[in-house]
Amino acid sequence: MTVDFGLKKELEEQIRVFPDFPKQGILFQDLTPVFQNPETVNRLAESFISAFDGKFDRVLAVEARGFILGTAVSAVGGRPLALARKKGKLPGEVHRADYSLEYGTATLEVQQGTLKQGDQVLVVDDLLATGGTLSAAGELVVTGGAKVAGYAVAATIEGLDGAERLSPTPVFSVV
Ligand SMILES: O=P(O)(O)OC[C@H]1O[C@H](OP(=O)(O)OP(=O)(O)O)[C@H](O)[C@@H]1O
Ligand SMILES: Nc1ncnc2[nH]cnc12
Repeated sequence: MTVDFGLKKELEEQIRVFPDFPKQGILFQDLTPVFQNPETVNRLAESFISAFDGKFDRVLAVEARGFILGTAVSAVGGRPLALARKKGKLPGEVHRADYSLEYGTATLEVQQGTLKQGDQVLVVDDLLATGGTLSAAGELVVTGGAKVAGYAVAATIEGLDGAERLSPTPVFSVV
């Protein structure tokens, strides 16, 4: 899984850092400038697809910021999109996982029947911090009877051991 250093530099130039948001002590990485740049989003999608080339047949995007890159990966890569949504947003029967993230707690849900046995699922989000969110999303993939092919994010916050938490499943991060 090789990182495109041009893309890495592009992201580093675009991500804005806000101290003490949404809570005291959190250094918030704001990717909204990245999302305003269609070429960067397209290159990110292509880099995720090539990192997991031939290894996934479905995308699971995590609400909310993960929907943006997940949709791009699904559309560019021609793989169906499944949604992991925050509690209470999806109708019908759902699989549910509670988790903690860097600045709180939350619950993710996936509609039952969305993922099938034998599916190789690439879980996509914008950012990896503690890994609580992606770990819960991965749990929902397994509960749904499918397999996690890998996790793909634009950026990882160093020092929070998110990738270690998701190990041995591969994690691809550009920054
Ligand atoms: O690795 P972790 O410590 O779990 O943190 C990473 C998660 O935190 C953010 O989502 P947030 O829950 O703030 O939701 P949003 O996308 O709806 O803004 C981010 O988009 C990741 O999903
Ligand atoms: N520091 C951070 N910046 C942006 N999103 C986050 N999600 C969890 N931690 C975060």
